[in-house]
Amino acid sequence: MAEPSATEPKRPGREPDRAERADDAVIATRGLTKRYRGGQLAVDGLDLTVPAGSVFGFLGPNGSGKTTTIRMLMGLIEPTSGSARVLDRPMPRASRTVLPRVGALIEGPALYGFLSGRDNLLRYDAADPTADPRTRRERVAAALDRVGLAAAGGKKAKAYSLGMKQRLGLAAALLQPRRLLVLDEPTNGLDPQGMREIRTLVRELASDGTTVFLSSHLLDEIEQVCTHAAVMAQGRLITQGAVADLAAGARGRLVVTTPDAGEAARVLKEQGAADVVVDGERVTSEPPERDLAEVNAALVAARVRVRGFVLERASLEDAFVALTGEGFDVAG
Ligand SMILES: Nc1ncnc2c1ncn2[C@@H]1O[C@H](COP(=O)(O)OP(=O)(O)OP(=O)(O)O)[C@@H](O)[C@H]1O
Repeated sequence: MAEPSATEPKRPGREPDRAERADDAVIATRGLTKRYRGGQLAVDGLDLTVPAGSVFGFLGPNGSGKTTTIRMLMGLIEPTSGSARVLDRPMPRASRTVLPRVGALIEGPALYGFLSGRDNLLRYDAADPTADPRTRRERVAAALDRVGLAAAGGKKAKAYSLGMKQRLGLAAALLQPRRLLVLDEPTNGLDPQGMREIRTLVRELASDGTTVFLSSHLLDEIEQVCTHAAVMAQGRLITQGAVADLAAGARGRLVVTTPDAGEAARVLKEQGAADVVVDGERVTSEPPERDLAEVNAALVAARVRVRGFVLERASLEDAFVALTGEGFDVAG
């Protein structure tokens, strides 16, 4: 990955090759900090690295600094200190060259309700000075098709559901081929069906090689769609990396299923298991340090009828709790 450097020579001809290399970062920040005028420290010394080709989840409770970070990345506000590079160019300085290659959906799409979905996109495309008017209709049709709105393209946008509006916003971001998509809370306010649709779409886009950076306050959403994640709390980065590695850093739970739950709980405690919780026929605990085969043998020796004995994989939530000592409080 290239180090941020104000003196790096401009190499416009070489740049696409460099950034397309899988080991290159598409977004890299160093000490990125934003203090608002009122004194609120919204983002505090952020070092973020988003690998090319990843679906990168930017996770944090409300108010943790996600939107402020995204606004700095997109050159909408100036950082107080630190630096941000997007597609290997400094932001906000290189906004004019970077932003045409980035599709963004920030704070909900701006739509004209009285226009059809198709006409909204035609208007949006017409506002892009780099967009060729001769191929406008085809581009709009392809984008509508991409987000599953081909049939509803003639309907007025005000008649769209929230999920359809989000998809139309995504279609607008997809009118041009993009190297990077930045989506701020793309499923916020959607019902479960709408959420599923957006997640499926994000997966499809990522499978075409587009790097997707999406913010969310939903842990399970990040686990379902993201390959990588960064976790924010109170303006600071708590951790970042591949989702599988983040979760692997935390220990999972031992789950014993048995009709003899009380006896199983007693044996597990005796075997050194901490935080033993009985819920019907399900007994869970932190796994004891010893060999789990011995724990299982001890249960059987105590005549506990074991139906299931599994070590459940740690979730991102377990990792968050392990790192912060707190639950993941979305109301924060
Ligand atoms: N324009 C502003 N002026 C002053 N403070 C602000 C401004 N925008 C955000 N903040 C504050 O900065 C902190 C981070 O807010 P930010 O919106 O970046 O968080 P977030 O993680 O995106 O949360 P949400 O999901 O609620 O938008 C919050 O304490 C917020 O109140």
